[in-house]
Amino acid sequence: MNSYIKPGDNPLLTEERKKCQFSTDILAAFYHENAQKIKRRHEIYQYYLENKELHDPEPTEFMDRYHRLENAERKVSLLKKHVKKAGSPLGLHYTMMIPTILNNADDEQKAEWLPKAQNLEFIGTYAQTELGHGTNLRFLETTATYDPKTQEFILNSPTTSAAKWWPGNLGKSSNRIIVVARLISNGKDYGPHSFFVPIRDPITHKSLPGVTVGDIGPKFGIPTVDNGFLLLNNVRIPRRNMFMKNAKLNPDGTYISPKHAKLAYGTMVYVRAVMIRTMSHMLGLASTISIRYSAIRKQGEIEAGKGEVKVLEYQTQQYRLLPQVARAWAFEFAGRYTRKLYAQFLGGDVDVLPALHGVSSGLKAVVTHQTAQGIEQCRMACGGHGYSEASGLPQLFATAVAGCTYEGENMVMLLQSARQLVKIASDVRKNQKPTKQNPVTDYLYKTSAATKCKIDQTTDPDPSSVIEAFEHVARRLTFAAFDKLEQLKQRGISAENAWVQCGVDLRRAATAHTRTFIARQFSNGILEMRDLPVQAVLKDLLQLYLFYEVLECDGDLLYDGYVIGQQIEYSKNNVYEALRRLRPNAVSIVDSFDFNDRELNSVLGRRDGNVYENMLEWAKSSPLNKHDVMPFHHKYLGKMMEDARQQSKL
Ligand SMILES: CCCCCCCCCCCC(=O)SCCNC(=O)CCNC(=O)[C@H](O)C(C)(C)COP(=O)(O)OP(=O)(O)OC[C@H]1O[C@@H](n2cnc3c(N)ncnc32)[C@H](O)[C@@H]1OP(=O)(O)O
Ligand SMILES: Cc1cc2nc3c(=O)[nH]c(=O)nc-3n(C[C@H](O)[C@H](O)[C@H](O)COP(=O)(O)OP(=O)(O)OC[C@H]3O[C@@H](n4cnc5c(N)ncnc54)[C@H](O)[C@@H]3O)c2cc1C
Repeated sequence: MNSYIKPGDNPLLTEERKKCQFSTDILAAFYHENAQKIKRRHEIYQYYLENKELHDPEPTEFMDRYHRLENAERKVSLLKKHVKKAGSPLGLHYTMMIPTILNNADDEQKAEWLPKAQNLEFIGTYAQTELGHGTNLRFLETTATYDPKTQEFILNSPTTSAAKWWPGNLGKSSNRIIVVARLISNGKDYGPHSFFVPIRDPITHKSLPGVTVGDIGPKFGIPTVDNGFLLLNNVRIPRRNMFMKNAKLNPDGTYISPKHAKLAYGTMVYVRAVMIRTMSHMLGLASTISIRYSAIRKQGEIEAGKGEVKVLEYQTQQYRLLPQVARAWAFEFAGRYTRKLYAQFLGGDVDVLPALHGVSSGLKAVVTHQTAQGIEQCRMACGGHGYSEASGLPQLFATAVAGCTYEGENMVMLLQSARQLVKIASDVRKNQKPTKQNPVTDYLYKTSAATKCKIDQTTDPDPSSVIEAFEHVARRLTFAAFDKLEQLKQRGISAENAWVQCGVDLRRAATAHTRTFIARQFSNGILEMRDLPVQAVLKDLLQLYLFYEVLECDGDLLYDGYVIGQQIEYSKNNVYEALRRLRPNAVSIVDSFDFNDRELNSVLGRRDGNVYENMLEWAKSSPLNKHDVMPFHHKYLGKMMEDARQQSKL
């Protein structure tokens, strides 16, 4: 029932696929939400295969940044002709420019800007972070001073540290951007607001008067994105270029406050809510690459004389890789929840914003961190070839790990999530009931139902016993942090300083709370699956996820005796049992992520498993190998060795 088998595939991979005990098509449709999306994915891939102009002229790993950016822009300009969604030089256009217009533009502005943005008549980005400030938005320095005489804003970067710094596609691609600047009107500073600012001529693409813009240089990864810098010197824009759906400014300069103080932060909440799926996909890509490769890589005999085995036979290899598959599924289910909540907010339910901010902050931090860790684990589990750019894993890691920083640095986001927990703890301590139902936090109002955990020795462990254990830990850590805050304040320490002195405890509580949320979403998410063989695979993945997480937080569980050592032993056995049950289907489970060879961009993870011959082809295509002897060899090493030989004759 594995539809990924094709003639000419590596027989070691085919034998894996022949063991498949479920429908990969059904599991793939469940992961991507429906069969129609799978069909569309295959159409796009087929179209890509048929249109050679969409292919890279050579492996991009061998290109310098200049040619990588040029190649990316070339493909994007072609993609516009072919498919709606485009690639990296438009990344920020789709993930932030358009959502900001949807989120912050009033109807008239939407009518003017949205069609042009969707039709790619301009390219935009979201320029908020400055050289001197990224987290602390209240201290952003760029100013937008209103001139009622001309009904214009004058934008300025008052200092060097006010330079916008990092926005993706700002350096060379974008020409109409969102600038987040302090709104100053009639001498009053209203703090950061969003403005629609042309920075390059629409025809010549030259930077406009008063605009200094460029690329910030090479980064840890993501070489095809021109993250840029921007300095503004008395750049004038019409009053109506301030996004006015939420806050407004009248022609005479009077300010009208938004319904909710944080509506201006909506785009960031949007990206945090939707990037969870992107992270799930990245972890799915890495586990596809590493599990396919582990199924064809033979190394070492288990029993002497019986021949080398696939490294996937080692329990340690399964323990390194299969939990990443389980987490990719867990993050997909968690991301569905935050996307649904965001849709509710975008539909006009502003009241949902605090809950959405609370859950998306913690989720973004935990998911990006575990995704990056997981990709690195997959890379390391592929030995030397995992370290080669041919594997696709180094670039995948470098791209994913940026998610720990952008859209709100992870530590800061966990502390934002902790704000919500502390407020609830305060309510509980005052015996106040929740003002409105929130399935994510309601458990905090309950005392731990059982004083003892229900994890026991069984072949069919009950997920609720683990979720209750996670709730117990999150509650304990939340109230411990809250009580410590209160004690510090009672000793006369300010609330702000108490908060800083409890930072690590607060971060731990937020992490435990987020773990509980993800586990619950995963457990609920698989209930929709009606096909029994697929349901069995999902139950094994859930079991692996839950008990792997138990082992990750065993100290917190044992801390107050809620769990005893024997139950940790049961949990280990549940992990090993899940690995054993998942092993025969491992390749088919990652096949069901349905990532094609273009998305995988990996010699190790190719669908056909023909790694070695393609590894050699890949290496031979390196520009270095156009020369048998490098042109500079005799100038340096050759001369050095010749001199040494002459020297030794003396
Ligand atoms: C497809 C993708 C692929 C992925 C592709 C993506 C490509 C890359 C995109 C990267 C783009 C970027 O990085 S764009 C730049 C991203 N930058 C950031 O995310 C900046 C992070 N910093 C912030 O968001 C803010 O400074 C905070 C939240 C840390 C602090 O804000 P603040 O205004 O000082 O608020 P603070 O005092 O902490 O809290 C006051 C009250 O406001 C609430 N509050 C704070 N923020 C929010 C919020 N957003 N929504 C609701 N409520 C909020 C708090 O809960 C609190 O409520 P109460 O407790 O009082 O009730
Ligand atoms: C690849 C990439 C793409 C990006 N794209 C964009 C973009 O398109 N648009 C845009 O506007 N920005 C973008 N950014 C910028 C990004 O949003 C910021 O880097 C991020 O918000 C963190 O801000 P910062 O870098 O100034 O770090 P800082 O805010 O200086 O934080 C540095 C460190 O200090 C600590 N810290 C800071 N504040 C606190 C606190 N309150 N409590 C505890 N610890 C704290 C944290 O450990 C943090 O890591 C991008 C960044 C990257 C790496």
